[in-house]
Amino acid sequence: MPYSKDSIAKIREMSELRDTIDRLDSDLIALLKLRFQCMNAAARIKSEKSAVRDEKRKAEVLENVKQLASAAGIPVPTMAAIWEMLIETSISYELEKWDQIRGS
Ligand SMILES: C=C(O[C@@H]1C=C(C(=O)O)C=C[C@H]1O)C(=O)O
Repeated sequence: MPYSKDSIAKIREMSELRDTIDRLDSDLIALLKLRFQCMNAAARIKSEKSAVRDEKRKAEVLENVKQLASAAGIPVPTMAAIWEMLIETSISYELEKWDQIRGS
């Protein structure tokens, strides 16, 4: 069964709630997999290795996430900390891919 804000509000049993949480986690991982595929593409597109880390873009992504978290009513500092880790992990992953693609 698909989930939504309304369907979650109607749940009365922890077992059903946990099934929903597990499904959400599975969907979040699938989305994160796609985000990492974007890092593969970025590594392919960027001709200079020095372009992999882009601090200006990192600041922009963090600002977007803080605004989205605020609008969603979820904890902004925690989301910012999660994204800080996600972006740093993405940069490391992209650097690895950059080397792999060029056999260096
Ligand atoms: C994907 C990029 O490469 C890096 C990864 C980023 C991210 O995870 O959002 C942001 C900035 C870059 O340092 C990009 O430049 O957009």
